[in-house]
Amino acid sequence: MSAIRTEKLSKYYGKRRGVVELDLEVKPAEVFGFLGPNGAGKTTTIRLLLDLIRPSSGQAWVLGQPVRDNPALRRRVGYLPGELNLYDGLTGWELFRYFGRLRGKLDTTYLNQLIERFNLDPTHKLRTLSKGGKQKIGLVQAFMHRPELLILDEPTSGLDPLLQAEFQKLVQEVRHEGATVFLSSHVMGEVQALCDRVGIIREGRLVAVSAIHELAERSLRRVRIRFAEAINPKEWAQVPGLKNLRAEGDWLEATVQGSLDPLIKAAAQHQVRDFISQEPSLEEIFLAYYDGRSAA
Ligand SMILES: Nc1ncnc2c1ncn2[C@@H]1O[C@H](COP(=O)(O)OP(=O)(O)OP(=O)(O)O)[C@@H](O)[C@H]1O
Repeated sequence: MSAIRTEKLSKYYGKRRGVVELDLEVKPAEVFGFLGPNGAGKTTTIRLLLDLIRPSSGQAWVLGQPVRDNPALRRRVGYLPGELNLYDGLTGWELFRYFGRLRGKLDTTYLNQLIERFNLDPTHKLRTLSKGGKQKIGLVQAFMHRPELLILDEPTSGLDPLLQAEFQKLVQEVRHEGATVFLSSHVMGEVQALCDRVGIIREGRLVAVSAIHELAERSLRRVRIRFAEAINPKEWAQVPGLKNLRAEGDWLEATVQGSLDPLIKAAAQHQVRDFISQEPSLEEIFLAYYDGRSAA
C-alpha cells in the first residue's frame, strides 16, 4: 500500500492551471520532499490530498483509501497548513483542545512534550504571535495525535535554526516509528537534510522524482578558492567534474558537478586562504537535471 497515490490528478481554477495530470507515489515510512518554485502547485496538491478542494479530474488515495468524503481518514493524518490565519481568535491551548476533540482523543503527555521541545507558550491568541510563533503552534497540532501520515506545507518557514534542527529531529523520530512525512519546500538545503526522495514540480507538472543522493550527484555548485600563491591553470584542467573553469593569479573559480571531493583533494596540495562553495539554486538544480537527461 502507498502512503499517498495520485493518478492523473488535475486542478484548474477556472482557466488557471493549478496542477496538471499529477502521478505521485509516496511509500510508507519515507520522508518525501515536494520541491518547486512559488506558484508551481505545491499547496494545490496538498489541499487536494486533504480533500479541502476537489480535483478537476483524476483521483487521490491516502493510506490506501480514496480521499473524497472520508472524515475518518483525516484523523490518521497530521496537516500543517501554509497559513493558520483561520484560527487567529484562539489561543494555542484552545486550538490544541479543539483539534484534540475533532480527532477523538488528546494525549496530553505527548502534547506537553512537544510544547516543551518547541519552546512554546500556548496561552496567547494566535493573532498576537509572530510568523514563527504561529508556525510552532501549527507544527505541534500536526504531530500531537501521532498521525500515520504528516502532510506539511513549508514546515520550517519562519523557524529559527535551533527550532529547524528540532523539527528535523522530530521528523526522523516519527519516521523511525513508521510514520510517513510529505513536506513541501522551496529550500533545497532543508529537503536534502531530511528527505529520502524528492519530487520536483514546475508549472503544475511533476518534472522529476529522484532519490535525494541522485539529485545531489547531479547538482551544480559554484566554487571559488583563493590560494597563498599563484597557481598553474593547467593543473586544474585535469580535475574531474570541473566546468567553466577560471584560474587567474592566486585564485580559481569553477562549477562543480557532483562530488566536491576531487577538487578538495587537488586544492589540499596547496596552501588554501579561502574557500567559498555556493549551494545551487533550485533553478540550477533543474538545469543540471535537464542537462543530465539530455546527455544520457
Ligand atoms: N484559489 C485560487 N484561485 C485561482 N488560482 C489559484 C488559487 N490557488 C492557487 N492558484 C494558482 O494555482 C497555481 C499553483 O498555486 P499553489 O499555491 O498551489 O503553488 P505553490 O507551489 O504552493 O506556491 P507557493 O510556494 O507560492 O505557495 C498558481 O498559479 C496560483 O496562482
